[in-house]
Amino acid sequence: MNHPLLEIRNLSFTYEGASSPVFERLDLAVGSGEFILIKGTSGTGKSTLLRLVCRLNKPQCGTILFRGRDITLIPPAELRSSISYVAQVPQLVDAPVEENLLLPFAFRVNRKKALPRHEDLRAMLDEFYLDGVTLGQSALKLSAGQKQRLAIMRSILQEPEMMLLDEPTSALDAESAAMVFSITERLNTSRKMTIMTVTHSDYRPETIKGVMYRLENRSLKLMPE
Ligand SMILES: Nc1ncnc2c1ncn2[C@@H]1O[C@H](COP(=O)(O)OP(=O)(O)OP(=O)(O)O)[C@@H](O)[C@H]1O
Repeated sequence: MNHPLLEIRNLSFTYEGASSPVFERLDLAVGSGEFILIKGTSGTGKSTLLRLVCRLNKPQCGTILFRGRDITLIPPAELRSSISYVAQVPQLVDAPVEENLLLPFAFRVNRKKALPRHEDLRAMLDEFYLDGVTLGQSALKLSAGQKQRLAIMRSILQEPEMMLLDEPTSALDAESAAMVFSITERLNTSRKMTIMTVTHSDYRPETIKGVMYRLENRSLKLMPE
């Protein structure tokens, strides 16, 4: 039987001490290669949903399956190398761009992966609209938009099966936001990357057919095309 890549069934979640749940009986199925866009106003639970998918929070009720396996049975390091989470604020260290890009290769789960070559990284910088950036310059001195694109590039280098993007453009101006969305659309088409992005912006994919949901009343509703 063919499983969706990610399946959320009957999910309910309440933060400890909170008076009302963030989610009640939420369902979602994401097929391999899909581009899922989840919109919702502030506080509806967009970040919480992504955190549950990568096991940073634990639901009180319901199941999340990745490739048909309950994620609670997948070791966290393995899960996070398959599902890459790009935070709203890129987590970069005070070091050159190249060191930031190669940082995850020091993690045990990635030890067997071949280190990308210098020239491949250079070529990838161009692909991520970072052509003016050198591998040797300080990552912390990049602009907010450049940092976000670098964080997405670092994720891609790990070759995850799925990417979760948490409001990737919220801190960016319109031009930088357009670059990030163009990159994510290209990753979906050329690398067949499954992408789930949450946003409160009015972005609609231009070059691909995305599946759009609205997060409201503690659950997801499919939006008309
Ligand atoms: N650690 C926490 N403990 C308790 N409540 C929390 C915690 N984190 C978030 N919440 C609450 O859960 C709800 C959902 O928060 P979440 O950050 O997932 O929303 P969001 O849709 O991502 O919001 P935004 O668009 O403002 O980033 C909010 O009411 C928030 O106050």
